[in-house]
Amino acid sequence: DDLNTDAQALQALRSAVGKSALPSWNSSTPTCNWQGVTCENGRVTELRLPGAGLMGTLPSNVLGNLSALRTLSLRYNALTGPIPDDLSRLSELRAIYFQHNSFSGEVPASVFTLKNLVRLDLAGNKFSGEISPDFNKLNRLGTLFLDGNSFTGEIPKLDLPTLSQFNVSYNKLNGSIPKSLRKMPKDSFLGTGLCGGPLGLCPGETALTPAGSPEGQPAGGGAADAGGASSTKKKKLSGGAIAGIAIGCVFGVLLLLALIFFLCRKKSSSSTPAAAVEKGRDLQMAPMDMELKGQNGSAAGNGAHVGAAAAAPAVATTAAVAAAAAAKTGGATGGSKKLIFFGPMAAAPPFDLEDLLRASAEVLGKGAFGTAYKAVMESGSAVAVKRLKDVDLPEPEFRERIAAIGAVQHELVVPLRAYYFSKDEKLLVYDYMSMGSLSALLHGNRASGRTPLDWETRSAIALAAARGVAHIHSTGPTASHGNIKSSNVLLTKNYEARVSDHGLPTLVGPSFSPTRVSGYRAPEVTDIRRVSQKADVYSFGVLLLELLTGKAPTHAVVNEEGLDLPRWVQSVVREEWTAEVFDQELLRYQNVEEEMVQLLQLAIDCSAQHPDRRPSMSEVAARIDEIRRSSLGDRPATDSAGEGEEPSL
Ligand SMILES: Nc1ncnc2c1ncn2[C@@H]1O[C@H](COP(=O)(O)OP(=O)(O)OP(=O)(O)O)[C@@H](O)[C@H]1O
Repeated sequence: DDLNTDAQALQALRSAVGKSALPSWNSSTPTCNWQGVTCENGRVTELRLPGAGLMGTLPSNVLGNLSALRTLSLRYNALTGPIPDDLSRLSELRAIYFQHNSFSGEVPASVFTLKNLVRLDLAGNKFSGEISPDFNKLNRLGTLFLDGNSFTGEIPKLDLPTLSQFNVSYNKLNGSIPKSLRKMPKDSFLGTGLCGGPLGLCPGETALTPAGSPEGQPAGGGAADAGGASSTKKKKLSGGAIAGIAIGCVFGVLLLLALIFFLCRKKSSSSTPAAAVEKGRDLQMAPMDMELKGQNGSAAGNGAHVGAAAAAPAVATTAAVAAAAAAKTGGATGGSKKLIFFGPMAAAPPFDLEDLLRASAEVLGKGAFGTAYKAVMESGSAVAVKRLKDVDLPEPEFRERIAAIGAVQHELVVPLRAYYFSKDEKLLVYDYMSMGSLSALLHGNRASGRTPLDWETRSAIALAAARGVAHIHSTGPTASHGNIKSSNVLLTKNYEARVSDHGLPTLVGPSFSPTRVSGYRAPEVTDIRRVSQKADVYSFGVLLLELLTGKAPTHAVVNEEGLDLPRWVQSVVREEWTAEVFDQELLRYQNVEEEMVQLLQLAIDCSAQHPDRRPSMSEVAARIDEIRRSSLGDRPATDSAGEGEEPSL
């Protein structure tokens, strides 16, 4: 088989169903340039003729000759008659899109031999007969759309491990939905005589199914929502349950307060402000492993140890961070012992280094540029303190660059409130963001049944983050964030996004070596200190893909081929599998698919390999805004997070 065979098959197809339709299919044009034809390694691998005006019956022994074909899309034409048997010869075929034609007859056995098939869309035709149990042979199948045909009888027991999209609505089916399919949403079975699962109980079925059965119905009503996946409604709790939860919460908070009170009293007796400063003078600090030593050299207080291992937050008895830093200031540099404030706080600093000294510190996490702590001051206000490592810039240069970072004051950027500089310690003080990072919300704790962010919240986060980054870019032609990723998008208590940590790559010196490979880094960036606006756009594109797919780009292997997130998404979209890339959690929301597809396209544009082909950040923000506006009208009001109301998580 070669390209010649392919060309002959295509010509035969044209004379059978597309005579007047495919003018570019002539011998003076190279086959691979024909409309709808894609080649790879000298063979036709894709044939896509959606809405091309094809008419008539597919000829036998024609398509079967396109033996390298992977995608066959003939959707939205006027094709009639059966699917030809020789399709079985297309062993590479992964996707068939025959939806919205007038194909008829049974699904031929030849289809069930296509072992590589992942997508099969036969919706909106005139197929008849029973749904064959032989669909089980297609064990890579992810999408099976049979809706809008004339299939009859019961659905056989289908057990396809990767099936995520399934629709048999509007067929003449009856009987009980098999167990393996009951997790599918109600929309998959509308307009049929089926029962069970998301459609409610079958006659004779009782509400109480055996414990642990996957399709278990909620006891006492609500059966129609049992599948849950298609429902946008929030489940109502009974008054009693709400009261119970409220009492529980109040009790929990009281207990916590009592504990804090007790601890504070203990602490203040051993650590007065003066004592803390005094203690601070004698503090020793190992470079990576902050350990506070008392005057006699033993571990101070309760063994205040804020280790490098950031996983479990540790609370220090005094502000380990600031105290340790203060201890150093008397030394070699003779620099000022002051926190330098930015923005509106510069005129009237709300706290000073001593306040930080008295604060209690807790490790938030460890990043490439250092470790972040939460410090709660005696006034009760909390700040995030970042202790930078690997900074070997000379002082004037450091101060100049940090002043540029501090000058960015914008409502969508987490403000850098202050910094502290000494030879051995560089501390950055930010507002503390109570809801943590987008990364934690998106990926943390999924297995425990928590519902991650809903679509409206995600798209609002995308817009705010885009605007925040666009603002940073607007401050100068080379101004860039340099480290856009989901752990640097932080959230307020109303789930509003703020961009954080901008400009940090400009602060580190040549000795800096990133410890982790980042899935966000643009391909042209070899030295992370040399950041650019277009590289930011790439990283932002990856962030958008993360919001859409729910997949963390830093988990290197996104699929079995080990592609990075942008390449994986592109490969999936190229195969017309678009719906497959989306986070399964998002498929429950109605009327958002169009918005998701548009945002996906934008994300793909942003993550283009070549920097010149990426849009600017202000363009990105404008496009997200437009996409959101155009789809806002389609959405039921309950879907959007109203003012002050917390979206369902
Ligand atoms: N201002 C803040 N308020 C609340 N949490 C924060 C704040 N700043 C950082 N964090 C959280 O602390 C953790 C560590 O942050 P850090 O910025 O040090 O590392 P990172 O974002 O994982 O990596 P990188 O150093 O590359 O930015 C992250 O989970 C981050 O979301």
